[in-house]
Amino acid sequence: MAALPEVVFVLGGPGSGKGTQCSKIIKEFEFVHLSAGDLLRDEQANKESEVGQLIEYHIVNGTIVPVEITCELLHKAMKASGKHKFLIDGFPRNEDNLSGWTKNMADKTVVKLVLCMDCSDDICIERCMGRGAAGSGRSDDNLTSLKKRLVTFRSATLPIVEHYDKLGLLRRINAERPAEQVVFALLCYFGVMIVTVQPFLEPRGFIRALEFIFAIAAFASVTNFVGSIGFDYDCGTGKTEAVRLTVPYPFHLGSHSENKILCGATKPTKFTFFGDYSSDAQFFVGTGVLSMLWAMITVAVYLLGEQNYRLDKRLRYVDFGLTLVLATFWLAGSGAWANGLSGLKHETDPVEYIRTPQFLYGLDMAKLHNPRSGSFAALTISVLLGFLNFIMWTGNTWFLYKELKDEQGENGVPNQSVPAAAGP
Ligand SMILES: Nc1ncnc2c1ncn2[C@@H]1O[C@H](COP(=O)(O)OP(=O)(O)O)[C@@H](O)[C@H]1O
Ligand SMILES: Nc1ccn([C@@H]2O[C@H](COP(=O)(O)OP(=O)(O)O)[C@@H](O)[C@H]2O)c(=O)n1
Repeated sequence: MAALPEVVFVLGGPGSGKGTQCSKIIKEFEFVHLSAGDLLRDEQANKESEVGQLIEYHIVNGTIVPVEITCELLHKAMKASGKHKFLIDGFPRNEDNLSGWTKNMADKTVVKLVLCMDCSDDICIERCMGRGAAGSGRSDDNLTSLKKRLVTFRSATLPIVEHYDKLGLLRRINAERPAEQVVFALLCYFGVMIVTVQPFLEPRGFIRALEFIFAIAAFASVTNFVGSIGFDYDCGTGKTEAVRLTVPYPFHLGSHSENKILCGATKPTKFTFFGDYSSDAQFFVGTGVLSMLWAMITVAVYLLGEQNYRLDKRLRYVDFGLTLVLATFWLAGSGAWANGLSGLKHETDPVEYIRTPQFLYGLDMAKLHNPRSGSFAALTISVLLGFLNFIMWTGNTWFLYKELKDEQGENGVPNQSVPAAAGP
């Protein structure tokens, strides 16, 4: 299922710095800033608007405009932006705003965070008066309107702030500090917010995390393997000496030999094997390493850029394509390695070794007794892990394919009917 658009609400008293801080946040993070107050003022300034007068009435009196109007303006602006992440300032401001949003937008958006800018009345008044004096042109930046706006904030908006606090979504910011300090605190909240664990609660991310672990387990069990076999070597004087031969990765047995000085001889005796299983083993290990790298990259993308991933179809096609290729590699690699391992076991079977005609190894095989085989269990497990990886990568290919199919509208903002704006 495609991700819903994300919303961060910014609340706070008049002049607490909501607009100032939002304009700073959008410089650092990919959010669209929508100010409910600005949208209402633009609508009010539109001579053709049927609700202009009603908006003006509420703004001057510091009361709250009916949610049908505000919600429609917000929804239009979200759709028009073509974006997926919104910083909505000055909304929801009362019970009516909250229930209107819940009714129309709650199931089509995700509220990620609610920021509340804490600021005393005195500072709010001082700032708004300063804003008015600097020529804001706002009909409500005067003492009479301000006092009403503060009353509205306390009586209508604070219960909404508490509502989000109970939901665990609220983050309070001391907005009385200089703007640079306030923005620093806010950016920390945003930094934490963009790391999302949500994809790991869904099959795609969950399986990818497992794939990362199992890919490492599969190739490490091969690369770290050093097998061994052993015999007793008959010195011919009634004494025997134990011989241990190693079978190391990458199992290019033909080029691996061991020289042992036996029974006090002056010259070493050369022990060697035949056969080459390195291509099977290395193909398997290469598949494991590639899978680990791809899983690592995608886990980072899911954690830090999930929204971009969901919105950028190319990324998802690349993920789907590479996952499919790696699933195929796991099948081929595990099959080849299973076959290689059975050859390797046969070739390094100490019983077979001492039965081999003498001319092949240049050794007097009659002197070798008591063959002892080492354990190849780790390599058997690696084959099983390989097939397990094949199952996981194939399963994930299916989930990625389903996600591509289940995709929703272009910009991620749902097409929905919004209540008609109320008349004046
Ligand atoms: N931290 C701050 N310190 C001092 N002045 C500020 C601070 N934040 C905002 N201001 C000023 O206060 C006024 C109101 O800020 P604004 O962001 O428009 O508030 P709001 O959107 O909450 O009404 C503006 O003139 C702005 O420059
Ligand atoms: N959700 C909203 C937001 C603002 N408004 C109105 O717009 C006015 C200005 O809001 P604003 O967010 O721009 O300004 P501040 O009061 O936060 O400084 C408010 O006093 C309300 O009258 C509303 O009715 N509903």
